Amino acid sequence: MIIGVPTEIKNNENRVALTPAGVNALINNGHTVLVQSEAGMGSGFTNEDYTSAGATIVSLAADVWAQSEMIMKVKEPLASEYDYFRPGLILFTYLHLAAEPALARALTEKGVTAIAYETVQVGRALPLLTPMSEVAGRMAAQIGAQFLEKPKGGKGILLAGVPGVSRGKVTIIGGGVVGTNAAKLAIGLGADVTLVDLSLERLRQIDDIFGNQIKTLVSNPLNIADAVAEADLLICAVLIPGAKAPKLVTEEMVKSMKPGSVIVDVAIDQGGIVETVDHITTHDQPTYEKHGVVHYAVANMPGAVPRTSTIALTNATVPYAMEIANKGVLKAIVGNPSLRLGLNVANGVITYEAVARDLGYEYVTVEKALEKELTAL
Ligand SMILES: NC(=O)C1=CN([C@@H]2O[C@H](COP(=O)(O)OP(=O)(O)OC[C@H]3O[C@@H](n4cnc5c(N)ncnc54)[C@H](O)[C@@H]3O)[C@@H](O)[C@H]2O)C=CC1
Ligand SMILES: CC(=O)C(=O)O
Repeated sequence: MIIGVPTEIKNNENRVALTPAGVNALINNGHTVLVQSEAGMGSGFTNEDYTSAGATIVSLAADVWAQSEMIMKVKEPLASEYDYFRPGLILFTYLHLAAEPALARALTEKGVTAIAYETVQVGRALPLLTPMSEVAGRMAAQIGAQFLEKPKGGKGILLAGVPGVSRGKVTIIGGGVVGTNAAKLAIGLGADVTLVDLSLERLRQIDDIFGNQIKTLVSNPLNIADAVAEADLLICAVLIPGAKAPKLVTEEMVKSMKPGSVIVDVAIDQGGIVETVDHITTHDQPTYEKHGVVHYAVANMPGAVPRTSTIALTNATVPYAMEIANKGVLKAIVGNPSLRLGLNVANGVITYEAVARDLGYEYVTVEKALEKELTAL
């Protein structure tokens, strides 16, 4: 298979979809890999690193897209990339379609076969989301700590406090991968941490991991209101796989926070869980202020630590890319239920139920969407 890796074009997105080691693994299995010139630079990989691994360097994004059977990316394609879509093209990347209606329309209209990293699922785990959630969770605590500093717009507190001065309060809503990693860092920074989750089973695990270094609360509107009101730093990390994020933090709750408090809505890539987070921010302009509270809503947080993130992401994606390339996309999807759950768009229809529901499309099962091709297999 011919696999293409274009340069990422989202604001300050310095990750790349394959490392030279990933390229080399695919080449050794008989595939061809086209890498756009300098696509790896932001992650510290030169064109020479890629050519040594066996890749072909291609100057223009348009040529990478046109000459490849499968495009591997990190972030969802932006509007300027929609013209590259064509029937039968395989797209393997983060998509977050529930929050990207225009992209969903372009993919369906152009007949792209789109597999979303974030909905590939093994049991209850999301193996291609996990590494970036680990990064974003750890970043959320350190970013929140920075924006609490006065020159950055915050109330001017040190999360750790000092002897004689109380520690800062961090509330984390959602105790999955992002939430747990945010808790690790926040506890490490010396904060007073409360974690809210809907799942009692998850709260028990959190309690086992952190013991009395953390307070756990079950998720309901009253507990959320109390935990938000007392937070210096609120980290939002809820996910219902594939679906638009539920608005759990109301505008009234935000108004109850003290001026200079900070919200980091990590779940912004699925639309965010805070009512006052009304737009995605960028690494260039990461925050805005509303009701005196600093709002941070960057949808590609790991893009700011691209070396770590690219290696962590490709450690997880390459085995799946290899399966698609070796078997062809149909056989790979049929043979691997985890990968099948990653399929969001095929033959002009939406094949992931939560995405279809949230965008108002008819949900079509993978079997039905690919009926003709599967019969011919
Ligand atoms: N902004 C960025 O750059 C990045 C954003 N993310 C996003 O962060 C979000 C969280 O991801 P993960 O931690 O990997 O998901 P996860 O599936 O590991 O954890 C989600 C948690 O939310 C909990 N939850 C569900 N409904 C809830 C409710 N009503 N109240 C409280 N908790 C509830 C679940 O029980 C689960 O523990 C996702 O939207 C993900 O896409 C991930 C990486 C980077
Ligand atoms: C998960 C995601 O959207 C990111 O890492 O940018």
